[in-house]
This record gives sequence, C-alpha cells and structure tokens, in this order.
Amino acid sequence: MATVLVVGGAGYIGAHCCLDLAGKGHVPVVYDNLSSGHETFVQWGPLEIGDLHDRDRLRDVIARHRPEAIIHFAALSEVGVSLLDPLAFYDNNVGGTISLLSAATEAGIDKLVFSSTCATYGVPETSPMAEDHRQAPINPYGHGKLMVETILADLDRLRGFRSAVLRYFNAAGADEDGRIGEWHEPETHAIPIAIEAAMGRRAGFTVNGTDYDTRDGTCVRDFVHVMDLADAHTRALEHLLGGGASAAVNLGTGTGTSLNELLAVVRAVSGRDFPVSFGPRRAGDAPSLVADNRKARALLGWAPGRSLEDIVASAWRWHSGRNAG
Ligand SMILES: NC(=O)c1ccc[n+]([C@@H]2O[C@H](COP(=O)([O-])OP(=O)(O)OC[C@H]3O[C@@H](n4cnc5c(N)ncnc54)[C@H](O)[C@@H]3O)[C@@H](O)[C@H]2O)c1
Ligand SMILES: O=c1ccn([C@@H]2O[C@H](COP(=O)(O)OP(=O)(O)O[C@H]3O[C@H](CO)[C@H](O)[C@H](O)[C@H]3O)[C@@H](O)[C@H]2O)c(=O)[nH]1
Repeated sequence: MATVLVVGGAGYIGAHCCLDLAGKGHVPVVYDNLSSGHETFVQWGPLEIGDLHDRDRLRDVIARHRPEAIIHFAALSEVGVSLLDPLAFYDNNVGGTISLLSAATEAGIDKLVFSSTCATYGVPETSPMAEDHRQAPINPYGHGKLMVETILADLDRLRGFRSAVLRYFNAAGADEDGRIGEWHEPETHAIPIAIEAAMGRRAGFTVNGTDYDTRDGTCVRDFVHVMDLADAHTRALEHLLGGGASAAVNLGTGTGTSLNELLAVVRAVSGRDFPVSFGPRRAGDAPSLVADNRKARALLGWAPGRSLEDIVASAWRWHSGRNAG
C-alpha cells in the first residue's frame, strides 16, 4: 500500500486512476491547478491545489505527504490547440514536467508513471504499432510528450530514476457507477460529442475528413476504456514499487474503429439516431492509430476487459447523470 502523488488527478483519466488506486488500497494525493480538472472529481484522497511550475508548493506537498512515487497526468492535451499555441504546450508539458522532476528528485523520489501518447509515433508505418515503432510526432503535443520520454530515459541512465511511460491510445468511457466521467471544456473528443449529439444537446456530429487511406475513408482510432487504463496505471506503479525496471508500454485494445463504425455503435447503444455531416480533415490528425498491446500484457499482466459497447454505455450513463444534475 503506497501513498502516491497523482499530478493532474482532478482531470479525466487521473480521477479514474485515483478511483482504481484507492480500490486497491493505495492513497492517492492529488496535486492539480484545476485548469481543466474538477474539484468534485477528487473523491478518493486529499486535494492539494498547485501548479507544476510552482516548485516551492511541490516541495511543501511532497514533504507533508511523503509519497513513494508519482503518477503524472498534468498536461494540456488537445492536439489541435497545440498547433495554434505550441509555446504554451512546451511550457506546460515539458517545462512543467522538468519542474516536477526537479522537486521529486530533490526529495529522493525515484519512481514515476508518465502519461504519454500514441501521438509520439506520428503517422504509422505499420498497424498495429508496437513500442519500437519509429517515433516521429506530427504535432507539438506529440513532440512535447516525446521530449519528456527522452528526459525520463536520461534520468534512468544517469540517476537511476525509474519510470513507466504509458502511451495511451484513445481514452474513453467512464466509471461504471457514474460518479466521474469525461468532462473537458470545451469538449473536442469524438465519443462525448457523439453522445451529446444523440442526446440532442448538439445539432449533430461532424466527421473530420472522409478521404483518409482507411477502410471507409474516416480516421481509425483504438478506443480504450478509461477504467482499463486506470488498472494499467496501478499495475505500472506496482511494477516500479516492486523494483521493476523502466519501460514504455502501449495501452490500447489492439482493435481499430473507424469514425463511421463508432457512430453506428453510439446509435445502437443509445437507440437514437442523430444528424451526421462530413467536413474537412482536422489539422494534426493521424489517419489510423491502433496499438500492439502485447508488451503491456506480458510486463504488467494487463488485459483491456471492456468493449466499445461498454465504453459507450458507461459514457452515456455519465452524460445522463450530468443532465439530471
Ligand atoms: N484523453 C486521452 O485520450 C489521452 C490520450 C493520450 C494521452 N493523454 C494524456 O493523459 C493525461 C490526462 O489527460 P486527460 O484527458 O485526463 O486530461 P485532463 O485535461 O482532463 O486532465 C489534465 C489535468 O492536469 C491538470 N493540469 C494541467 N496543467 C497543469 C499544471 N500546470 N499544474 C497542475 N495541474 C495541471 C488539469 O487541471 C487537469 O486536471 C494528459 O497528460 C494527456 O496528454 C490523454
Ligand atoms: O467532432 C468530432 C470530434 C473528433 N473527430 C475525429 O475523431 C477522431 C478522434 O478524435 P479525438 O479528439 O476524440 O481524439 P484524438 O485521437 O485526436 O486525441 C487523442 O489521442 C491523441 C493522440 O493522437 C492525444 O493523445 C489526445 O490527448 C487524445 O485525446 C479524430 O480523427 C477526430 O478528427 C470528429 O471527426 N469529429
């Protein structure tokens, strides 16, 4: 049982991870500036409000809670925005992470689980992609995440600082009990937008691009349930706590879903139809991102247990609850 500093733990994936950690006996201490996170999502341990760049505040929080390890989710995460304001992304995601790593190493913490992304691969040369796929990001968001991966590799080599780099594919879905879910403002992600369209809260869904070299011309993504992702984080933490070596692993299901296929599942699960229009490509989008997840299965004993239908059903439940509230 460990006390863990969960940086960015008031956000979507971080909060689901706290739920999983607490269920397995760990104590998640959330550190978050609430820039995109929600105070109401912090339900499984204390909340310390603070920014990645505030090294004094980080030192103080670490000294008081004495975490054994850190799980680091805090970042700006919209690919499209990273093309409009790259400096803000590098400042928060790279500069902020350097600040966090400095405070951690000063305090003697030498274990970290990091939220990386399939966006570090860029356009796939093979599909599915394994961890040794060439990393050539096509947007500043992916470049910044790869820079942090490089820093972590150097820290391992030069300082014995161990890390688990988790390259998520598309996180989706929600806590099955409906307590927390995907809540970004503004929302840009495909599944919550499709659900809001099915609920009649949006005029409809616009598919970004129909001329990709994929089976139906729309982008293909590997949607992985956020509670399966959360389980993988706890496993990665326990791997490091148990003396395991640094590793980078993909977290995805291994199954690609095109946007047209996704919309069909949303219609089937919700029992509702909604208007769909077809627009131009969104800048920075890779055509197809599908994980080869064999390494996560072998190293962490992880297996994503939930289907796309489970993802959509849990997301539907969360969005219905928000409506009721
Ligand atoms: N959502 C996905 O599909 C996906 C895919 C791949 C990788 N990721 C990565 O996973 C992580 C979590 O993503 P999410 O969807 O939960 O995003 P989110 O925006 O919901 O959560 C990010 C959290 O970090 C906090 N934060 C941001 N900057 C901070 C700072 N400077 N100081 C303190 N706190 C700060 C925010 O307030 C928020 O609570 C991110 O690093 C993201 O890049 C997400
Ligand atoms: O209204 C919409 C919303 C999205 N899409 C499309 O749906 C696909 C998935 O888009 P999301 O925004 O849901 O997810 P991304 O694949 O862009 O982003 C996810 O994967 C990225 C890596 O590429 C980052 O890691 C990011 O943090 C994470 O949310 C993309 O082709 C996007 O253009 C639409 O067609 N219409």
